[in-house]
Amino acid sequence: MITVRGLTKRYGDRIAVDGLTMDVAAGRVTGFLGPNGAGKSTTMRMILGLDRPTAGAALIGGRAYRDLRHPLREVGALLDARAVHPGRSARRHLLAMAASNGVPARRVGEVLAAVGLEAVAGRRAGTFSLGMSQRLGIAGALLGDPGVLLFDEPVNGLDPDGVLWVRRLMRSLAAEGRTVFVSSHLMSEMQLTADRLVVIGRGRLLADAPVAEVIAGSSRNAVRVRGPHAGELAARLAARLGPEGARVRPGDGGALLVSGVTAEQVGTAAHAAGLPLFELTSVQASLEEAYMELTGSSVEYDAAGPVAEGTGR
Ligand SMILES: Nc1ncnc2c1ncn2[C@@H]1O[C@H](COP(=O)(O)OP(=O)(O)OP(=O)(O)O)[C@@H](O)[C@H]1O
Repeated sequence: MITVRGLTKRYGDRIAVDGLTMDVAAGRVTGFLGPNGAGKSTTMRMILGLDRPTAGAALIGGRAYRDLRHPLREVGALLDARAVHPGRSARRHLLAMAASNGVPARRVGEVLAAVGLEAVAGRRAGTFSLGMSQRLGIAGALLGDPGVLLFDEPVNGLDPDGVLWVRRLMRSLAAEGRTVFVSSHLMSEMQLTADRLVVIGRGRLLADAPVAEVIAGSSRNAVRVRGPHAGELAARLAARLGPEGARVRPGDGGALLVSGVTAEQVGTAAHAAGLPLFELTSVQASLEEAYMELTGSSVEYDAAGPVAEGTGR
């Protein structure tokens, strides 16, 4: 369990994390989302005692990182996969980590096997591809068999096989009762991997809820309805369902997308108006759509639009 209370980090006059409060529970995968510069890495660094909070606290199992007796055996982390001595072999790197943390050397072989790096364990880490480095970083996180795991963008650079492997690994670690806290920019992947999401923007909490609840909050959830008299249907639906309850917008193929209501309400309204329907379908928003809405005003590094060809920019 990770407990964060009023966690704040300032860099000069810049506020990177702004009064963040959340609980990251054991036994599930919690996805940590937010635009570039939102404060995800800074939050993780503070949880891991690598950055000192300006205010507030981050606790692992009720204690600050610096008070953990055997940190690596209580919390494992992958923050920066490239932060490995390039001249050291993968095995030597892990042996050094194990030795300095009171972890038995036999664990090195176990974690190398678990991440699929046994065959290249003698190679210098500096020659590793990004995907191999990510696996080595994950091996390091697993080394002390900890109950709490933090992964900062673990699928970055992995091929589809690797992405699937990470997803299964995260799910199995959570199923074993561990706390798994993972940041990512890949919404489709998070939708498949996470049970719960914490979304931040400009250092502030925007959402902390189960994945399904975050998606349910999107205005992109809609009922797709199609009939021979689309214009009249739209007017009748708006009138009957009320301007507050329903929002009607055009969909493709002459259909209408009605949000804020159920398919049952739309069907009943169409029936009451005597209008035939050819289609009535519930359309669920994607996590990406829900996320875009949530973070819309929190995006710091927003492009103005596509760069036109031939403008020399
Ligand atoms: N050491 C530092 N000194 C000054 N500012 C910093 C430092 N570390 C982070 N920041 C700033 O704090 C803010 C949060 O950065 P952070 O790296 O935590 O965001 P993030 O959500 O992890 O972003 P990304 O998705 O791009 O990795 C950014 O504005 C960043 O520029």
